[in-house]
Amino acid sequence: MGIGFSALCPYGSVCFLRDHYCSARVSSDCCKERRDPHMATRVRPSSKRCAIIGGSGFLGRHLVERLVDKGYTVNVFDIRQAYELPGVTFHQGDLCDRQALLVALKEVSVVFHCASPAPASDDRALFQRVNIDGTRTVIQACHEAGVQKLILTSSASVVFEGTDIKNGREDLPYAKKPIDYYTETKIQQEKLVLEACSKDKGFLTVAIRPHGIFGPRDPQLVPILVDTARRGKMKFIIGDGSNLVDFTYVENVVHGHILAAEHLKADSPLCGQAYHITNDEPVRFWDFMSQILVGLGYSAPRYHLPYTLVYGIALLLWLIAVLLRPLIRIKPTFTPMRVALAGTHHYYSCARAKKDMGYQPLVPLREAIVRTVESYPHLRKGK
Ligand SMILES: NC(=O)C1=CN([C@@H]2O[C@H](COP(=O)(O)OP(=O)(O)OC[C@H]3O[C@@H](n4cnc5c(N)ncnc54)[C@H](O)[C@@H]3O)[C@@H](O)[C@H]2O)C=CC1
Ligand SMILES: CC(C)CCC[C@@H](C)[C@H]1CC[C@H]2C3=C(CC[C@]12C)[C@@]1(C)CCC(=O)C[C@@H]1CC3
Repeated sequence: MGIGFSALCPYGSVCFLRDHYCSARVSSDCCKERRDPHMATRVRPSSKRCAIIGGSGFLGRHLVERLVDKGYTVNVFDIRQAYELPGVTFHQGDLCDRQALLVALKEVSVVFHCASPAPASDDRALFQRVNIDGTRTVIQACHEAGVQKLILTSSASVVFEGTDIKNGREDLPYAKKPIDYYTETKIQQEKLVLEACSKDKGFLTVAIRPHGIFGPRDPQLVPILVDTARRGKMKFIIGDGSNLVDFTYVENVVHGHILAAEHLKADSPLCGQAYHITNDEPVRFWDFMSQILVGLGYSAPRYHLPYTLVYGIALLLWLIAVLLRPLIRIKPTFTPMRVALAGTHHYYSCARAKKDMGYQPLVPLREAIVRTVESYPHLRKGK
């Protein structure tokens, strides 16, 4: 299938950025480029730019690399510049700053918004400012800059309240009691973006809800796991160890985002909707952790502890940390959120993404784990 082109466009192989122009007017610049017989097969539609807000981050950078591979010119907007890449222009700034954003969104038709404070932060004001106020600013800047499509990286956690979710679909209600500030503000953020979808204004939005992203350069999952193991705290399995969870390889998440951008059109079911993107292979949480740990030379956890006991302790430690905050900053490893994630079922159906955008995971879980383990030689035991 040509990516993102309607059947009218005969050159529909690469560009998704101005798809409806192409379908209507084959003489558009993007199609002219494609008709030139002297052009290389991998066309760089230089006048077509997309922007990735949060493009210096783990997911953002993988997304940028894939888009560049596909021949796109990419603007990255982030509070930090983490790397350099040909074909990528960096704009350093805070997404709450509309003027700074406008510069990065100039002549851009598709925006991917995958910036967020780290979920482990307990800074409520920061989450409110970036995820809620900042996302309002992103939407406003998109309108002003004439952006046509906004793809938000939301999270499957927006429906998670700390109790089992088995094969959860997108129609589950948002969590009434979100488990932390991160989740609370991701819910508000998703609502803002989906409500902004307007066919009349020519501004289309969609939200991708990945779950448990992992892969090379992830700053969270593997590094936190290894750090916990190195401190001798990864000996215990929370609960009976049978809880199934989604862990999603980063390349599959990127694939879901790009498919969403391609399929988001005024007449498509994607407009204003949320989509789970997973590996579609729920795995026992503790088997997954053990495979990563053993792959890196550490022992797998063996002893079982009752879930309610560990959750209670985590809650107590969190309370103590909050009370002592004016005097000392403590960051417990086993936060209530992590314990809930480690001891319950939370896996999601991606049937809607399969149906509406032809999503299928590209990298199976087993292969994804091997690639991930190989990408962290510096975290191997003894290094
Ligand atoms: N890592 C995971 O397992 C999951 C992540 N997500 C979502 O995916 C998105 C990307 O997450 P990751 O790549 O893991 O995080 P990350 O922390 O690696 O990347 C986030 C990026 O956003 C940037 N950023 C933060 N505040 C900013 C601001 N005010 N202005 C401009 N840039 C700012 C950071 O500098 C960073 O480069 C986030 O929206 C997150 O909520 C959703 C589900 C699971
Ligand atoms: C100390 C151990 C009990 C757990 C170590 C691994 C954890 C750091 C990760 C296991 C599940 C992960 C996860 C997220 C972050 C890292 C884990 C807690 C998210 C909270 C990241 C942001 C989201 O949107 C949802 C993720 C769910 C799974």
